[in-house]
Amino acid sequence: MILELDCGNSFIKWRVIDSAQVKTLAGGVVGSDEELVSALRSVPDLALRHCRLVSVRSDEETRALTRQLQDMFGVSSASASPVVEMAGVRNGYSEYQRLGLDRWLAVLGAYHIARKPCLVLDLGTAVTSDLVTGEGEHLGGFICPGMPLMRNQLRTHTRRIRYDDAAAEKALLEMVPGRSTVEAVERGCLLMLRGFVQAQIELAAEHLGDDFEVFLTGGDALLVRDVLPRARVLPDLVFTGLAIACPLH
Ligand SMILES: Nc1ncnc2c1ncn2[C@@H]1O[C@H](COP(=O)(O)OP(=O)(O)O)[C@@H](O)[C@H]1O
Ligand SMILES: CC(C)(COP(=O)(O)O)[C@@H](O)C(=O)NCCC(=O)O
Ligand SMILES: [K+]
Repeated sequence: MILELDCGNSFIKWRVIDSAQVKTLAGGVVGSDEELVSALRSVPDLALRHCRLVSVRSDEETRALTRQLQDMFGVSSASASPVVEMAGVRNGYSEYQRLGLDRWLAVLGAYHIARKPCLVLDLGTAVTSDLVTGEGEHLGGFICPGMPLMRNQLRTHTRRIRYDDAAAEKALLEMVPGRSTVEAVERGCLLMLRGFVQAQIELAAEHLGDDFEVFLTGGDALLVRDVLPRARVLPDLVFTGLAIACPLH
């Protein structure tokens, strides 16, 4: 069995796949290393042979996690690392090491699937957009705050915007003008997100021509799905790239 991890700024996405790399045996989303360990402990007949991961956390945090996995499950971890070029894709950053590794893997995964120009949108703590040409040239992209950051900025930098997560979820069931603070903020932030992704479609057409694929991933992907009917929603896109960046021999 192989353990795969995508360590984002807010959550760790994990899954266990069989050694032939065909079936997903278990998986989930957890908020901390401790939660990951207990989720793994509850997987029946767990027998990990390998672990591969991508992390946008500090090296220290990532090391603490891999050490724990070694101690608890006897498995060593391979981490995706930055490269200039891989699997027909060329990193577009002037300092390639600075490109977020989750972005890089999502781009690798998307280009591997599409083999044509791609726009890759990842909606997590931050929202990222990356463009790749049909020749595998990564053109760079854009970063803006995601839903969690936008709402928390408003909640922490104003005196009178206060509400809980349950109210937030309910507020997004409709998009008419808000008649309460929670409705006004949640719907306002969602409109910003939708506007951003729609602008990316226009930008991608300018840089890539009209025939490009749109890939949508990240925990908040579903929030913008209805304004991007042509997008392929692939929650495991980063894992697709991880398999390319960290092959098991
Ligand atoms: N099952 C889920 N568990 C946790 N967060 C989720 C889930 N589904 C949607 N979300 C939302 O996804 C966002 C986090 O996305 P994610 O891609 O995990 O971020 P990051 O990679 O930055 O940690 C949050 O706004 C959260 O509310
Ligand atoms: C942009 C990100 C913060 C996104 O992280 P996430 O929302 O997935 O947690 C991450 O990819 C990152 O730290 N990137 C480094 C900066 C860059 O890509 O330019
Ligand atoms: K992201």
